[in-house]
Amino acid sequence: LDLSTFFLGRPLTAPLMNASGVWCNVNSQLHALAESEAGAMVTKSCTLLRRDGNPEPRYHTLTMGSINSMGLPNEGHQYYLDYAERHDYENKPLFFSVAGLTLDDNLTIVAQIQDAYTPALLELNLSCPNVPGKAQIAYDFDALDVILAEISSAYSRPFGVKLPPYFDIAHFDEVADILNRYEKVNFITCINSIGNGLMIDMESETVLIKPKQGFGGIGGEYVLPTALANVNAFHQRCPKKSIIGCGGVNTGEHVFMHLLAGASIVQVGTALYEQGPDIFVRLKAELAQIMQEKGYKTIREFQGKLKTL
Ligand SMILES: O=C(O)c1[nH]c(=O)[nH]c(=O)c1Cl
Repeated sequence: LDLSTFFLGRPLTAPLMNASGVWCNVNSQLHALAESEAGAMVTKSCTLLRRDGNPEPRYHTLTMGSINSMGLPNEGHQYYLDYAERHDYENKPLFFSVAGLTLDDNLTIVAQIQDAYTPALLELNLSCPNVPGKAQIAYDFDALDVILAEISSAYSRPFGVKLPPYFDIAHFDEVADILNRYEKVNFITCINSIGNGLMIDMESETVLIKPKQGFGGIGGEYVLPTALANVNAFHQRCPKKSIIGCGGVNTGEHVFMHLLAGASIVQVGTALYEQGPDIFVRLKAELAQIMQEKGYKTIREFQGKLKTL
């Protein structure tokens, strides 16, 4: 059973990786991912300088997922550049997530990635919902257009964007039109957490996380239908770009659904946070079992082939 897909011309040992932000903040976690059965991996979204992030508690497990308002805690971009220099690219591809607080910060970080000649692939995070006072770039279509124009002229290699979920067909159309104007954007990661959810503790009658009066991004099984819709919407609208699926994955069936909807690689966030990197062993086995039952020998036979009625 060939579980591999090709990404940017290179075979992956499995169409699975972590979602940025999960199990990828520090070297010990990055090393664990490098040693895991994941076929690729991505670093925590970085800012120019190190950040503590929001006050704790800032992550809470929910019955069907998670809520988080981490606030972009990270070791600063140089730390991840140092990791990227040491990473074994023959073992698996490395994606480098960037979420600069300003356009200038993004340009500075991207210029340093360029100068480092690292084989890492840039995933530009346009969708962090948890920096107080900062609206998501990806929900401001003019700002989205500007940052893609700026990064495209500052960065000479292909790169990708991490998008938040959209909930309106007209928004899928409008964002895809913008993305299709940038041929250097050759992958799209859908979705980031569903921003600014709220969950309540019945006994104490309080919210679950401290930042933002308890408001935080929702991940986990709650978001699977929204994630599949965004994967399929951009798969249909951006035929020249690869889609990385993210959102609601906890079983081989969820992985299969993301691939069928059009994803080339499937990211795991909340379930990885809860279960650790061994989850990739289980997901690979469950996907292989499903492919066996359905008589598929390779992922290519069903990838992106979701049928309509
Ligand atoms: O609060 C965070 O650090 C965070 N949390 C998310 O759920 N998505 C993001 O992109 C980021 Cl950057």
